[in-house]
Amino acid sequence: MTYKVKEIFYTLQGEGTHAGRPAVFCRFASCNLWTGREKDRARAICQFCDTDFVGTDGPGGGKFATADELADAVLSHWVADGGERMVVCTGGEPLLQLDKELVEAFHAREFYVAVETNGTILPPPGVDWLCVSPKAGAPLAVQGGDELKLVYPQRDLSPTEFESLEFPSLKLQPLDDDNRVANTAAAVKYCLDHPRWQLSLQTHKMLGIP
Ligand SMILES: C[S@@+](CC[C@H](N)C(=O)[O-])C[C@H]1O[C@@H](n2cnc3c(N)ncnc32)[C@H](O)[C@@H]1O
Ligand SMILES: Nc1nc2[nH]cc(C(=O)O)c2c(=O)[nH]1
Ligand code: SF4
Ligand SMILES: [Mg+2]
Repeated sequence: MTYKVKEIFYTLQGEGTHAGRPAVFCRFASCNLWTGREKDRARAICQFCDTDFVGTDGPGGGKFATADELADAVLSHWVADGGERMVVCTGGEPLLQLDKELVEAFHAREFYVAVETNGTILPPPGVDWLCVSPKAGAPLAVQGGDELKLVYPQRDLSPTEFESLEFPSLKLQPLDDDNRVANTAAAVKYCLDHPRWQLSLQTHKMLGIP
């Protein structure tokens, strides 16, 4: 299996439960809910994406012929001493490509393997942290995980419908668009009114880091 990766970079996890934790991000190319091209955005299932995941031309990106090759490339970005290594597999949609072999290759290099997914594809075994971010109009295949991180608000998607699924942590992440300030206020109010939900902010954007 050849893995197509847009970029690999070392930064702080900006979102969710692990916010603030150093991690290598492995951003896989391609998504099943949008082509990634602006001309297709208005017709896409997921229309609010904030990410360029097209191609393999980003820093550290490329085509990797084997799981070992990609895991070695990710390891080469872990430049620090001490602490548990973490890799965040994202994209694009990482579960189009992340397989058991690659999870095992990360584990062999002592990485804690976290995944950011839209929840439409089942994960391979062995993932250590599964963060599911459902999208309106996309059938949810993954009914449980470590964290459900709902971008809010989304038309036709109420947080209530996810409360019966198997997620110990429920997060609302304000939609970053032209209404970011109002969306953030609405997410704060929703959490205050429904305390099972907690706020997730995209702290890397505030910090100006990748
Ligand atoms: C770029 S996605 C890649 C992973 C996967 N395809 C997914 O959607 O979960 C990474 C995270 O950013 C979130 N996200 C994308 N665009 C956003 C936006 N405009 N505002 C807030 N969060 C956004 C997604 O919901 C997801 O939690
Ligand atoms: N710092 C940082 N944290 C993140 N958490 C999830 C991200 C993503 O794009 O999946 C992301 C990202 O792009 N940067
Ligand atoms: S599912 Fe994720 S990667 Fe795909 S378009 Fe939506 S936010 Fe972007
Ligand atoms: Mg991002």
